[in-house]
Amino acid sequence: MQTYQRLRTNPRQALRPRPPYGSSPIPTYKHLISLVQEGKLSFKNVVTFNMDEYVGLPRDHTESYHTFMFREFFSHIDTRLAGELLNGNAKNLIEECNQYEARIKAFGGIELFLGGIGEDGHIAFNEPGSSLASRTRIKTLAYDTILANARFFNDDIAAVPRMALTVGVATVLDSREVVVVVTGQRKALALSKAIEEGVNHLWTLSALQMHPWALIVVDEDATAELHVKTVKYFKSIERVQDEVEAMHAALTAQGIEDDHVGSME
Ligand SMILES: N[C@@H]1[C@@H](O)[C@H](O)[C@@H](COP(=O)(O)O)O[C@@H]1O
Repeated sequence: MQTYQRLRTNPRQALRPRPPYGSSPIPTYKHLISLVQEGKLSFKNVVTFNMDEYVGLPRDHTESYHTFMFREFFSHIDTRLAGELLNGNAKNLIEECNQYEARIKAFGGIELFLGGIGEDGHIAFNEPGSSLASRTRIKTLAYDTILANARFFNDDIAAVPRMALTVGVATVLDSREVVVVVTGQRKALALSKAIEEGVNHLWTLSALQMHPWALIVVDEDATAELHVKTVKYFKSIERVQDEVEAMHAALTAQGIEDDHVGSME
């Protein structure tokens, strides 16, 4: 697992109320959208699978993941293939989850999962205590998650869905690459539990320690609970990596093949 620092450029952003459903990747979506608009990137041959969806929330509800994805991403890119989203209103929710796993398999598996985490360290909606071997399934939300999300339902706790469909921890681990964005002090404890302690089902992000190609992107605030030596260690790795890349670029510019550098990751 690698961890990188990304300093927040606009501190006021953190003060704005954020939707409860994965707003962490929004800056990444914006960047991808501008690349599409500049003609440098295309999603014509890309199939996307969302990680989770509330159970029982109408698909066109302002807080559903369907609405969010269309508003923030799908409506701005040149997607030709429909994005796959879990249907939290399916008659048979278990069947819906099983079919989702089957559809992922039919497409040859997930290439890249991009997501955020909850304050309790959950990845997708794999709340504390989720099995690390879990697959797409129905999940009861932790009360803390329900409370945290109430502000998006007019502070009406009763209106917040109690359950969600979510890909499992093992579904995430099966992905060829995983990128998780962790920002803000609210997520600092979860980050420290996930990277400074062992793999633990109480902080499901920690399962990424088992993944061969996982990247956690963090801002300065999210490092608040880390040991100084942990932060220094990861910053030093970044520095060394930059040096290696500069060396590689210099050799390539001289027309020298550099298999050794090229093969290290
Ligand atoms: N189920 C979602 C997660 O997939 C998401 O990672 C998390 C963080 O959301 P945000 O990035 O808006 O803080 O919110 C919800 O709990």
